[in-house]
Amino acid sequence: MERGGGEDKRVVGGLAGVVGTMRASGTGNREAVMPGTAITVRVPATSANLGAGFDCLGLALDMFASVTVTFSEAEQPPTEDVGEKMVLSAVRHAYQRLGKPVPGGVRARYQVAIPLGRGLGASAVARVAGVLAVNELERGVFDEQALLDLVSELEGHGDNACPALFGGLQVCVQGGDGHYVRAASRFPADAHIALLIPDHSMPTKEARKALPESYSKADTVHNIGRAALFVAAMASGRMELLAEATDDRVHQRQRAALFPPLFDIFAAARRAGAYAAWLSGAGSSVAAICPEEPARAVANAMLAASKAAGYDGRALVTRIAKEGATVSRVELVGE
Ligand SMILES: Nc1ncnc2c1ncn2[C@@H]1O[C@H](COP(=O)(O)OP(=O)(O)O)[C@@H](O)[C@H]1O
Ligand SMILES: N[C@@H](CCOP(=O)(O)O)C(=O)O
Repeated sequence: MERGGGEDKRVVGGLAGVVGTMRASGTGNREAVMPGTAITVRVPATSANLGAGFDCLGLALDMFASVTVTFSEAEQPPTEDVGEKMVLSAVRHAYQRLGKPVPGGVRARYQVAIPLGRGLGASAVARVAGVLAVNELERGVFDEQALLDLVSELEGHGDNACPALFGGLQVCVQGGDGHYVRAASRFPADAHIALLIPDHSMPTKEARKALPESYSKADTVHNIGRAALFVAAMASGRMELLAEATDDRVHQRQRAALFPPLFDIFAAARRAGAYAAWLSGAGSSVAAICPEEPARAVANAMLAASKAAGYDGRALVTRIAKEGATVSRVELVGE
């Protein structure tokens, strides 16, 4: 996690949201900005699991959400917005950890959002935004370990939380003492990620219900080896190993019941030149890793296969983001 270097664009984007959120009423035509602190957090979307690495592998995508969290004295009305609610509950979780009361008025406004329930880590984005905003307001009270723990606890696993905070390709597991343990892996800088983002959502809660309580020894052994192979292949640039490395037995077959063309979409991606494809997080998006040259064709092929089965959506090409979340801060001075 880096602190923002004062990039104008990001700060201005944050401030625009703040002014929209924090206008005081009853001040005539020219509304005043409430005094307070506006913290803008820029967080990457993430793709988790990466085939066989269920709940432990994830990577940051070069697609960033931007959320401004404002803290003021004034009580704020309750929100019905799903994203804002998740940010605010992360703020409460962080203050609970500090043993301090939550400041009176907190709002969260998205300038750029990641679509919900598409397996792109939108819930991790919201939770990272809430936790980092508190950390900034409280002058860096949490270290990296505490930040990872706070976000992963809310998520229930660290595979989106970790790359959303720190960027890149990450392995993250919960240790026996409850703390999350992470290691970043190298990855080829020129790898491209083609994404199919279907119009339908697959809420993570529902997609986890599709999974069995236990697995056979054969399936467990199958996945352990492949999750390890994925990291070794990425670290050494041996992309030809990724097809085998993403062959999963723990969640994708089971989740295909919720998105039947899933394996046809994988096959279309491979035919178009992808090294490998996987269900992104709990779905519904599908990610394919490929060289730059066929990346657009891979994205189009996945969209065509999905549409052919009656599932519309959109396709795009992005890359793995090296950097994770960044923070900028503006003090709002009232009149
Ligand atoms: N289609 C939808 N409409 C409204 N809210 C949704 C939808 N899909 C998911 N959500 C909600 O959005 C939040 C984040 O979604 P989640 O399923 O955790 O997936 P992800 O993190 O992949 O976006 C959850 O609170 C979930 O209930
Ligand atoms: N390992 C989790 C990942 C969920 O990711 P999301 O982006 O769909 O929230 C799972 O597979 O359930």
